[in-house]
Amino acid sequence: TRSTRPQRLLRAVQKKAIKGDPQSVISTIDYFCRHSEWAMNVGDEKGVILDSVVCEVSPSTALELGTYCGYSTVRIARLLPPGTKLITLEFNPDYAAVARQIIEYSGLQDKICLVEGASGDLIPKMQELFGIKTFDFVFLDHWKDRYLPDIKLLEECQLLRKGSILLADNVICPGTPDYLEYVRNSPRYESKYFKSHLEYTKVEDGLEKSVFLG
Ligand SMILES: O=C(NCCCCc1cc2cnccc2s1)c1cc(-c2ccc(F)cc2)cc(O)c1O
Ligand SMILES: [Mg+2]
Repeated sequence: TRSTRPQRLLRAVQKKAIKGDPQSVISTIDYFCRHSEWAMNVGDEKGVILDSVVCEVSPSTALELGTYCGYSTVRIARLLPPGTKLITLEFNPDYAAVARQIIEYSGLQDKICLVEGASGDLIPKMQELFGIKTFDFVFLDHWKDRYLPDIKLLEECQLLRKGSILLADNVICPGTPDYLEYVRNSPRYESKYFKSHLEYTKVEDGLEKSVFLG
């Protein structure tokens, strides 16, 4: 049967990127998605905003919801100080299998823990599975209708602390209206919108950065 898009993206990385060099893995994926096949990575334009927030927070504990092929996983992990852990959740086993290989190719596997499953099932198990008390940083990039229920779940499970930073992709396209309304109007969050474009296109999209106030 025909290969899948993630498999073709992995093949491009294995062929063109330098093993152990996260930046070359990132650049190879961006080139492939611009010139061969579009794919739903956060991309280079929004990726620069993601980088700046990760550097500013310099998290000890980080959670990514939605791994896909591991592009943003590698982007985040390459900026984390030694000894920190990025936990990334992926629902689709085929995507997870490709992401594991891309993460390994980048050489960042020791900083990353990829878990397969649904966020609604896994978030309540974070303490028991990983001994995590709270997350300093959460990157939301999974089902757009799960952003709001999942931050409420993070609050209920006491996985956020005063100052925890949430960064959400695609708040305009495909859009997460209920999430935006909540974080922009809740007294428990201080929110800021970073205008950008849908990965590899001229369509408007952006990232919403929200600080949990406790
Ligand atoms: O759907 C998107 N991402 C989510 C797919 C991941 C599903 C998961 C659910 C789940 C549940 N629990 C744990 C882990 C996970 S992973 C997505 C889509 C577009 C897009 C697509 C077409 C288009 F025309 C315009 C934009 C752009 C983007 O940047 C995206 O991120
Ligand atoms: Mg996205």
